Amino acid sequence: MCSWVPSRTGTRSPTICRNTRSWNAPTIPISNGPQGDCVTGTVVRVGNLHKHFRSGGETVAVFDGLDLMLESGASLALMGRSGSGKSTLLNVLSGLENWDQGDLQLFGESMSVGDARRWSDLRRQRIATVFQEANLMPAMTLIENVQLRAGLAGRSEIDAQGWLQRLGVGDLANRYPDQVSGGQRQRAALAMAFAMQPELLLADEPTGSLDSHTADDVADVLFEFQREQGCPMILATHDPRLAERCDRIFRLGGEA
Ligand SMILES: Nc1ncnc2c1ncn2[C@@H]1O[C@H](COP(=O)(O)OP(=O)(O)OP(=O)(O)O)[C@@H](O)[C@H]1O
Repeated sequence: MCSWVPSRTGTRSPTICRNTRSWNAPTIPISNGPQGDCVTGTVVRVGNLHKHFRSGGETVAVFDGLDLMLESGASLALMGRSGSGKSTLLNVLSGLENWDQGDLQLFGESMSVGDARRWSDLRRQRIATVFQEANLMPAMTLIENVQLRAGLAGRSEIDAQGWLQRLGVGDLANRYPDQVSGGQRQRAALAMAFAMQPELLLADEPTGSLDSHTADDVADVLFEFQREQGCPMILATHDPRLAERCDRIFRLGGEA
């Protein structure tokens, strides 16, 4: 049902500025976090995963024996038609969704369904999630959201304004989430994820609300971050250009 498909080689875009850049993305020095030292080998290992939903007397089987691995420092694009299970898989990997059967290991440790405390510690300190509905705190400005997220991960020293700047929303730092567009909220959510300096980044359509130029710029920042930080990441996307920049493409449901 699922297969590994290596991305085309030689398709990575250079990280130099292009004429189409809509802002000058500054370079933010990234401190050496613990992740550089301790995450080696396999970061995510999924074996024989089964997951189904029940709704209205119907059973929807989403995964029926899925196997997947992500190595330290690697990037993986999840592709597949709408409804093939990309968001469900990211939710399982971040502990927001239970699974029925199968093995899940994160950072070399077995995870279990319903271990809420452990999952919440992981999401606070080690796993950054950027989901389709950017989940910013509505009563806090963009910069306060970034500072909060970093602070919870023990990274209060980070340059929150710098991260917003790098994602092209630095001039909106003091606005509230409902005072910016969906794409700007999405970029603020990415700034929150980067500022946390995670050991694993899970992003659902991270450029889905953006026009193509801005999406390219955000993808540049995303892959610069991944390279500089060595942060493994899994991106669910319908955008083949974004997927081809990843080390591997994993297709769900047999077609993209
Ligand atoms: N809470 C739920 N209850 C019942 N079915 C669900 C639930 N959540 C998801 N599903 C079903 O599970 C399947 C996988 O959904 P999922 O959102 O993971 O797909 P996706 O690949 O992320 O889709 P898209 O590309 O449209 O975002 C779909 O058939 C969906 O309808």
